[in-house]
Amino acid sequence: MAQLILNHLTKDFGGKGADRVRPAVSDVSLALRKQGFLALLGPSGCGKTTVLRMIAGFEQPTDGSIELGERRLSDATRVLPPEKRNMAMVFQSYALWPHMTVAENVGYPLKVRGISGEAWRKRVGDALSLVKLTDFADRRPAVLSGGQRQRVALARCLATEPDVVLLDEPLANLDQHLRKSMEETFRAFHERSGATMIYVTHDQAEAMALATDVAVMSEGKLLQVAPPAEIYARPEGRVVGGLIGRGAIVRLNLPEGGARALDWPLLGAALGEMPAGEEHAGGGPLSDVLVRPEQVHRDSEGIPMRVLSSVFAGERFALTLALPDGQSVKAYSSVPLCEGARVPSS
Ligand SMILES: Nc1ncnc2c1ncn2[C@@H]1O[C@H](COP(=O)(O)OP(=O)(O)OP(=O)(O)O)[C@@H](O)[C@H]1O
Repeated sequence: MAQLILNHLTKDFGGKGADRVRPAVSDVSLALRKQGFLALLGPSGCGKTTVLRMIAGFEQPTDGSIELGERRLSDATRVLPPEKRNMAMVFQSYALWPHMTVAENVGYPLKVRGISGEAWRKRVGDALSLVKLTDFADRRPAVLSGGQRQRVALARCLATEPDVVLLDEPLANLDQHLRKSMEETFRAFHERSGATMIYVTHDQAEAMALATDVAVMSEGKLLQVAPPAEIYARPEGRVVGGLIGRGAIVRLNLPEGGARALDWPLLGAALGEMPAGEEHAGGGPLSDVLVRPEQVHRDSEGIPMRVLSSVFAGERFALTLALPDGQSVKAYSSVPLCEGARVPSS
């Protein structure tokens, strides 16, 4: 299986005068893991879909190139058309043909490639079996649920045995329960197909659960690419730290050049030296510190905080707590706390 490489990829839609905007995608370089599952994460408008559309061949880069193994797929001077790339794209709108049955939808791309008869039946049957829709082969899309339609779209993609599968927010139209069960289908699909998958999503929990690698974009730029556990443990910068997990970023006065992971004496001193309303003592630049809710523990020796909110979140309560200087952090509690209460209680 060939490796997909994005090389200084840039897309500038241009525009003149007041309509002039920054490039939608700026100098993105990325060597995808062979047969990996890359989640492309980032705020709305950061350029995720434009990257996907360039990989698929629907948009031409303004600069840079896309390679699949030894083959150059696109650059500023040429574009290999989408149908010659052996890639498949799954959209949130499913894009099924209403007049065809489920089996005909799944088998249509095979028919276009001249595959018919027993070979056609076997590939369509295998694909439907993987997404657990064998019994729905003769129905039309109109009588299926949203999740079933999305599984038909996946089966159609699987049947073509693509090298690369591009998924643009494929679960966006499904409810929470269905999203969870579809994650299993995606995992099985990935294992079975052996394809390299690129998955655009707003949902960081979904990205972390499915991907072998997570890429975070902001304002057209690629900020960080790393496996889920790595990006969770060591996010680079405010944007990635704010997007991954449910942590809060506080600004603290820390000695320069220290370790990235802070131990309690250092953190406690930095938090404790910022009483309400006072300027911080050192006068130097403040550091951004990401505090994860699971790292906040109640201790009588700790920093006094005030409960801003305590919200029931199913298996526990999600707290927002104010530090002495007014900045806030998130924490969890097994019991509800009263708004305005002081913790630890004196
Ligand atoms: N065909 C186009 N012509 C002009 N500008 C475009 C075009 N397509 C996208 N853009 C602009 O490029 C930027 C990136 O858009 P893109 O759709 O790639 O973002 P996104 O991260 O996928 O957003 P979302 O998560 O909301 O779908 C946006 O500012 C968008 O307005």
